[in-house]
Amino acid sequence: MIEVNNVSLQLNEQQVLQEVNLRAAPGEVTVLLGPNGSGKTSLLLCLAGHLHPSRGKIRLCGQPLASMSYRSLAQTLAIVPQDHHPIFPYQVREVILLGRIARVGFWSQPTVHDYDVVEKIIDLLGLRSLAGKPYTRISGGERQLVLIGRCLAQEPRLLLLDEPTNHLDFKNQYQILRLTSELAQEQRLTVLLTLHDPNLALLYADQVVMLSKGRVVIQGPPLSVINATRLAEIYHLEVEMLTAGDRRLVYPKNL
Ligand SMILES: Nc1ncnc2c1ncn2[C@@H]1O[C@H](COP(=O)(O)OP(=O)(O)OP(=O)(O)O)[C@@H](O)[C@H]1O
Repeated sequence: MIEVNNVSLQLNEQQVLQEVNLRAAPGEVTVLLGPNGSGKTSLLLCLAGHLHPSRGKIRLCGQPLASMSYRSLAQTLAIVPQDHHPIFPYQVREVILLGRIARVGFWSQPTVHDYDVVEKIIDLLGLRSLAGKPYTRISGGERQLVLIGRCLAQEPRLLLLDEPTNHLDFKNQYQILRLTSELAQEQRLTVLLTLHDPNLALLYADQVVMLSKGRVVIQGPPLSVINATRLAEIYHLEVEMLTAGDRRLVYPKNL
């Protein structure tokens, strides 16, 4: 469970987040949606302890974030950042193994169990053919999958992903969101991720939090948050809702 109460954040005199409240529950995918610069990444970075709110409280799995040790935070929460620039040519398998540091400690040797966990993740994410390749020589989308693998190796209870569909091809966008949704359900993970495409949120979110100018406009089930009126207000774009089978989709009018 992620609980954010009245969180405000100021960076270089800019008010980036203002009195943000939200809940993300175990077993669910909660999607942060909002225009560029609305504060999505900043909010994830506050949750990961990389940025410090000027006001408000954050609780992770019932514990105040401010009271958590670095190790306890690493065992609770994992984050896939928006961009990652690799420096060392570690093999894909080794990058995933790095996630085990949260469990075995920095100076300890990984055990057979740790290697097993890594091999299972490689299969889960379909990375078998890349496992021995240098991380510096794979595509942006493949790197995204490897970073998700590294996070899973931490065996966290909370998983944060900043624009996980970035760099992913048409099929992999759906695959990665389906996978996160399955992980949320099967492992009772609390998943909080940012997206730009309301259609992906309509397909995969259990809850949507709409941010605008650093404030939460509304939080709720996708269809109660995403509608033509609200998207017009927030994005200044005329849109229409379509029904396709049992799904609702949105597309821009007057293209
Ligand atoms: N270090 C900083 N100092 C001052 N302002 C910052 C800093 N980092 C981010 N901001 C500002 O905070 C606001 C929110 O940025 P943030 O990256 O959280 O938005 P976002 O919703 O994730 O955007 P995007 O969808 O473009 O990734 C923006 O106006 C940005 O310019």
